[in-house]
Amino acid sequence: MLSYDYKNALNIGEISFEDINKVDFANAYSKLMEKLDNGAVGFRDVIYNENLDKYKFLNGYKNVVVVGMGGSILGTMAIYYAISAFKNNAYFIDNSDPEKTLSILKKVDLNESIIYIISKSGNTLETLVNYYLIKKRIEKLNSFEGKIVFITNGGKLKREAEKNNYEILSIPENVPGRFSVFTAVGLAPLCSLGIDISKILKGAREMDKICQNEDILKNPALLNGVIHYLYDKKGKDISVVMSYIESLKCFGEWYIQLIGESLGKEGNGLTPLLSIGAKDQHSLLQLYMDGKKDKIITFITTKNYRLDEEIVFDDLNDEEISCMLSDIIKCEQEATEIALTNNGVPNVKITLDEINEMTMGALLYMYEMQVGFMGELYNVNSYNQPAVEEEKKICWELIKKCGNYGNK
Ligand SMILES: O=P(O)(O)OC[C@H]1O[C@](O)(CO)[C@@H](O)[C@@H]1O
Repeated sequence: MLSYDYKNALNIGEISFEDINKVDFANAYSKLMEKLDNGAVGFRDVIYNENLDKYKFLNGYKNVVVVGMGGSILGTMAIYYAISAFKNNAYFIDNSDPEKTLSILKKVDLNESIIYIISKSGNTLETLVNYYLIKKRIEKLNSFEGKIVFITNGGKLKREAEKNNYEILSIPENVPGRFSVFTAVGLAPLCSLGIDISKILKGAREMDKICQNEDILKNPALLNGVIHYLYDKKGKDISVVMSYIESLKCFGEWYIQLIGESLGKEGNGLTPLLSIGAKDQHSLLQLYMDGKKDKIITFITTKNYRLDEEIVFDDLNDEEISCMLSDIIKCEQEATEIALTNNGVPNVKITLDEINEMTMGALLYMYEMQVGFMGELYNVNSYNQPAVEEEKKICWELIKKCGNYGNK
């Protein structure tokens, strides 16, 4: 499914197995297991308990429009763009940028669409506004042949859904937004997009078995968590995900929210950064090689690209070379790995056997477990995000001042 290689995190000589064994990871392990076992946190239960039949009625629409922010959309985008090969017309409305939202609404026929309005709280400003933009367009239609599904647990959006008798799917309360891809939040739109959701959950379950292992050397989530924690303590607090699979770009955005919002608490937290290989060898690599030594790199690569072709070309000495195109990017990843290691930049590598539903399910679940473990290591609550509320309060006040308010 996927392999985890941590040798270069130790080879550069900054941390050792002794350092790893000095970390009380057994305590972090048991604390997380306790939370998962007693249901305080539910992201493990959902991969075993989701009844997938409830999503079957969501198929058959030409277009799939997904409206949501953060954890209510990033996991879906991560899996869709990794798997999809653009089988379906997918439209993701995940911002309040008028140019993006209106250009999508200009080109999508809502009558041929299933539209997901996704918000756990039901009160997220951008999702609310984007829903009203869609509502305005539907009200102008003679008849609406499409379908609207709300995935929400409350707030203004649930009231709207109830008032209009729209379909409502709920999210287990003990599953925080950024851990909710394996609930209706991800599974419903992915099902409509023709993605095999049963295989995603199968991959996650297989990874769960591996992440239950108390032997840290056999548990990639625990080991990767401890390695990043140790390097953070040594001032390497920027965690770069460098994916040599371009279709995992949205996975990188999902990773950034998961790490940033879960661990960025009480003055702690890694700064997550996304890089794409080989492109960033021609931009950020100079910084990684010779800039501040404050980073740890996670390479993501695959044994098998889904498209490939033989290439015959001349090298710089006019000598002919023939190889597969995938050999080029694999050599580039390996060369970057060797160069960074030679220059004392710690790195680890995750290799997907294939890029498919199972490996993506396993990859996202591994990181959910890793962040669960890391929250225990930092002794912070990985499952809330209180610091984001201040901006929301200020923003609503500003909106009331800039618009005509309360004229209903
Ligand atoms: O699903 P909701 O409640 O709309 O929240 C969307 C996102 O906004 C946040 O609450 C941050 O503002 C994230 O934690 C969450 O994933």
